Amino acid sequence: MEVCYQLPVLPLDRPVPKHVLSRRGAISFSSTSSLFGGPDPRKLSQRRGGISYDSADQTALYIRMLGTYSVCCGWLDTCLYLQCIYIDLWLFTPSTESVSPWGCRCCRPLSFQRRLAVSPSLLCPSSRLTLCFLDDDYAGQAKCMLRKVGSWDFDIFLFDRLTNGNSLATLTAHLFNQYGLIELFQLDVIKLYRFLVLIQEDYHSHNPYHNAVHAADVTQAMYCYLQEPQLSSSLTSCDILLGILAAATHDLDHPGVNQSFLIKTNHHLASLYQNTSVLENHHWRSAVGLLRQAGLLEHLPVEDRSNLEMRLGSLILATDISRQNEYLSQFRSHLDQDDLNLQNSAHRHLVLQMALKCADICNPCRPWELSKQWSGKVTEEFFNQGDIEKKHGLEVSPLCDRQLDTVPNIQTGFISYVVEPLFTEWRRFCSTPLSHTMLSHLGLNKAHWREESDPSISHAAFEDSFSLVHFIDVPLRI
Ligand SMILES: Nc1ncnc2c1ncn2[C@@H]1O[C@@H]2COP(=O)(O)O[C@H]2[C@H]1O
Ligand SMILES: [Zn+2]
Repeated sequence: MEVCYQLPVLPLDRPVPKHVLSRRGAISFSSTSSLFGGPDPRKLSQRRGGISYDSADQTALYIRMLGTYSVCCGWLDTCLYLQCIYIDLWLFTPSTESVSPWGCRCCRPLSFQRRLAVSPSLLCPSSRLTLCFLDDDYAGQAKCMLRKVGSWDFDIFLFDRLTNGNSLATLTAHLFNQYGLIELFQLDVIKLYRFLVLIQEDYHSHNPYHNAVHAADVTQAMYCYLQEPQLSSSLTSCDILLGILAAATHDLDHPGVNQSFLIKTNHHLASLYQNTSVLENHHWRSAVGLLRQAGLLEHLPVEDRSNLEMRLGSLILATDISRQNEYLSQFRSHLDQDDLNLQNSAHRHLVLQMALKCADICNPCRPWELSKQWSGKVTEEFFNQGDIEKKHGLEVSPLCDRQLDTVPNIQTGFISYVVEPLFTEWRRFCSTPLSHTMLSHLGLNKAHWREESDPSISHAAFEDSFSLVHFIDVPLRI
């Protein structure tokens, strides 16, 4: 770990004074305006309850704008989002600049007498797009992390904190920049920015697992796979654009319950998609809806646009875990025959599908400290579903009963029946240091969970849960 990865983080090289910290629950400014270079603090503190400092650890990371404080025009979502960033900047950047990068009056807070101080990095030239999501002070920390965005031990939870909960938008913008996709596809940066904010907001932040941080984690993993020599030497920029877009959007608007829940509760999505890949179809259609809403690809010829949308769908649909065996058998048969040719676009597409599938369930292959956090989150979501099922007198879905199922047992089963078979094939295709690292973490994590598992719970029961009901429709070859 590098120094820059460690908390606590002070955005300024000066401590927040005790008397400021003591004014919790209000806008807490120093009584000396020189500290933040702001106007009369007594005026500002009239807006009590708007911003608060947390605890006495003297880190300003916790400062948040808790409500909306200006009116907005057609840029509604984007503007509200930006305001939160602006107020952080305003608090901590003793800058005298006062510019709205969008040239849009609605970005200015009405209640404050002073105009916003906006850092030049927010002025959004495409080359600095990533910084649009960060204020100058967090940028140092988050930027430092982004230098290692291709590391398998990238801590997405820390990155999410450093970006004020904007990990998905920040990371994706960074990858678009890194690959030069803005120039290659002549993308409008404001539309791109708006699209990234829209997708981030479309994830449900109250889902313990299926939220924007999971999407950011999958996007980071996807980037690691795209960087593997076999892929990086053969993928086209279109493949890369699709790979990143699919990873970022693959669980859009996930309701926090699984397909069987939607079917048994007669959810309209289940009938809309005829009980087939219900969630994945919805993620895909939501992604297309947001792409069109933001107008990100509207400058492309209709045929190219619709081709991109269809390929995006084919990637997202591949993440339906209940169809894992179909994809795995197809992939395995190519590996057995050694006939994958990455000059062939259909083969490249299959490899992208497999890469996305690996990225989606790679959390058990992360270092233990990260992996166990994901295990806790995914189980919490399963158990929440089980609680709702119990409450409504429905049969509790497999793995969703907090009275019967345990994290270690679920993990042991998931790793054995779902993750290992997939990553074993992936390593056959891509026998690189990364693949070995992932399988080595997987082995260690499985051993950890095995030690904690309850041996009285039959393994066969878990095999049933994973292979027959919850995930896999055909028994797996292990
Ligand atoms: N660590 C885990 N333990 C158990 N199930 C998991 C784990 N990680 C992912 N999953 C499941 O695998 C599924 C892959 O697709 P989803 O992201 O839609 O939903 C995911 C979860 O249902
Ligand atoms: Zn997912």
